[in-house]
Amino acid sequence: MSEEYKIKLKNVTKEYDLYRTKSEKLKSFFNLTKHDNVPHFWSLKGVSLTIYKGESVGIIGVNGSGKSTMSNIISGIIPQTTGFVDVRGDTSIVAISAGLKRSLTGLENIRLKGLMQGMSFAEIDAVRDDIIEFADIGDFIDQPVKDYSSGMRSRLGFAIAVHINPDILIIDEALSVGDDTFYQKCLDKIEQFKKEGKTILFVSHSLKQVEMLCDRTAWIHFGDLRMLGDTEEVVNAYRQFSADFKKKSAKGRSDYQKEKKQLQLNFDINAYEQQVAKETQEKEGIAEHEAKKTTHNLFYGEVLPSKMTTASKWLILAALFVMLFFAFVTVSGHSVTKSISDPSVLLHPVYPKTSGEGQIFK
Ligand SMILES: Nc1ncnc2c1ncn2[C@@H]1O[C@H](COP(=O)(O)OP(=O)(O)OP(=O)(O)O)[C@@H](O)[C@H]1O
Repeated sequence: MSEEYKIKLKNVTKEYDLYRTKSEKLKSFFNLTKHDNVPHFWSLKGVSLTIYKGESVGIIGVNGSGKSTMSNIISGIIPQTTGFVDVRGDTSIVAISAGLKRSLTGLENIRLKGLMQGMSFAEIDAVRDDIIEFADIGDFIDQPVKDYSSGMRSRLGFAIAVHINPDILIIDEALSVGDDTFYQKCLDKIEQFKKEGKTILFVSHSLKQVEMLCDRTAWIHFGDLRMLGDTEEVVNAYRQFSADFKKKSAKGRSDYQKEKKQLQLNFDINAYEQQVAKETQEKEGIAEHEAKKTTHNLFYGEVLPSKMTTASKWLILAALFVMLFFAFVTVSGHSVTKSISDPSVLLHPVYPKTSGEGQIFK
């Protein structure tokens, strides 16, 4: 196995603001409401891992633990809130929920995905028939994807993803849909990918599939990376956890989940940053201020601000004002020059008014 890494995550977090109303969301976007008024949920609480070229790595964990959040960050579908993400190569994700545009036909989706992957029309045409054959959806290829069954969608999604030649293939629960023949075809394709030295990320609840396909496995647990190592070791530990969890009473299970979710709600990003800075200082033997600076860069260096800056807020307000002004000018019937020199004319339109019965008053 090569030591060249394909994916590196360092202290990656993902925060979701749990807005209660649409207006709360809008206000927050314009920074008009205090961020602290909205509950936050930390789907990832600082995940670090490195995945090397040619590895196939399983991602396991209970429902809602953050597996899809992580695979979506790696594939670039969503941004991280803080932390360092480096993905070297083209990724292609197959997920039940992601990828295909429902209003487009199967063929149009093939073209769209190919173009998004940077392929030329000739390259797309060269793999088009293979995709259609692999997906085995016959004449449906010219129908809009919204008319497909979930199995057909999943087959087409998988077929496209494996034929557009990605360096990194991310499969998120996509093998759970489909019949045995298709499942076997997918396994063969994944094996072929492995032989070609491609990197595979395999998110699954099927521990058997993970054992069969993955060299290493990451166990994500309520937003944390609980374990990363040889598949056998990690899967066994996870099986033990599941067995112990099942032995708990219904109340015991519910209390455990509530406690873990509460930790995700209470997660303090500033305290986490301080903790990482302290660890960096101790590990690298550097001055405190230097460790703080390095950590701050690591956390926020490549993250785009999620809220608007003051300058962009003013810019949007100015644009709105200009649009409103021109709307008034158009409705009033006055010239732009006259409206600028004497804006009060906007209150006296030159157009004839009509009464409710459609009668025109001069
Ligand atoms: N857009 C969102 N807004 C708010 N919370 C979200 C959002 N997307 C995901 N979450 C929450 O983040 C947590 C992790 O979700 P994620 O889908 O990553 O989990 P998962 O491990 O893939 O789960 P599953 O095995 O059920 O697919 C969940 O608690 C989920 O409710």
